[in-house]
Amino acid sequence: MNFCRDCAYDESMPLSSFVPAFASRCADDQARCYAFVGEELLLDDSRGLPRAQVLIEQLGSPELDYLIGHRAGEPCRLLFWPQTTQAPSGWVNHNLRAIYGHMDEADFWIATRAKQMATWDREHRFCGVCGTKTEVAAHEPARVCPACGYRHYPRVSPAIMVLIRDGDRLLLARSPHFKPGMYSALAGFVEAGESCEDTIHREVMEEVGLRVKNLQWFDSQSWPFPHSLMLAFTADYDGGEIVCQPDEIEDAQWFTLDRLPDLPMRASIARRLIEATVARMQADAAIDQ
Ligand SMILES: NC(=O)c1ccc[n+]([C@@H]2O[C@H](COP(=O)([O-])OP(=O)(O)OC[C@H]3O[C@@H](n4cnc5c(N)ncnc54)[C@H](O)[C@@H]3O)[C@@H](O)[C@H]2O)c1
Ligand SMILES: [Mg+2]
Ligand SMILES: [Zn+2]
Repeated sequence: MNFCRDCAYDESMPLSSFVPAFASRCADDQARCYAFVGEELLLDDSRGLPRAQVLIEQLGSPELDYLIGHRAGEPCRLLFWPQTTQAPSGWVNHNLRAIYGHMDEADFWIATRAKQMATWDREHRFCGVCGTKTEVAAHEPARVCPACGYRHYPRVSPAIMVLIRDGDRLLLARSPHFKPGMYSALAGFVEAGESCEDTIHREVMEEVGLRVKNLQWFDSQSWPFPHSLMLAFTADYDGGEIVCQPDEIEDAQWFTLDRLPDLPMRASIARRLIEATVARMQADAAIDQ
């Protein structure tokens, strides 16, 4: 069993080998175990995956025990205990954002799926239509209402992210929730009835008072805090003066490449978007010289 032990990425089982699946019971002790106590992921001392049976002997029956997919054919199992459960000995609780880069990267992203599945299960215990207690479907991630038949699937909230360029400068902003000194690209949830492009134009105007053009797709990323799907773009400045949205945007500035502020964590698509755009702008500047 290739359990990650030294936090190296297990190349024999790349993230691309993960296939999502669902079964309402797993109970396979040989499965790869993604175990949460409340919001925190349990790993062993070398930040490898725990053994399900040992955890269950220590913590008792889990509140959730689902098959959530297969990594290179190996079953992946979600185990969940509520926050009130005492921390088991021999394991370490990890905040998911903080553990990125310190555990096998494929296991990190599978753990983010597990976290979202746990959120879905715990937030759909009662039917949103008629209030009846729901039941888990056997072979698809749905909590089904026995009274009205409504099927509650895991919620995914699409959110745009946009990095605005203007010649040799980038617009970066900070929310009051960011750690001091850190700036990032603008982001915002897609509202009902909007296309991604509509959201970009609206969010940029709302958050910093600017207009943009030439929107270009960059990449996407699942972001389990709690269930965002990040859709990242670049855009060109098309007019307006910076006016920060009170309460949402603490500061926004144009930054030249030689004067970039602290950037978001490595796991975030915001960091990849900024670094890829900076690299492209530096390459363009080199050609122009
Ligand atoms: N992965 C990354 O690099 C990265 C970087 C920045 C933001 N994000 C994520 O993008 C998401 C959106 O960013 P934001 O906070 O700037 O959003 P935003 O600018 O739309 O403002 C957040 C507000 O949207 C409302 N809201 C909360 N959840 C919502 C939902 N599911 N649908 C619609 N509205 C909702 C709330 O009023 C909240 O105060 C957040 O989840 C954030 O964590 C990810
Ligand atoms: Mg925002
Ligand atoms: Zn119902």
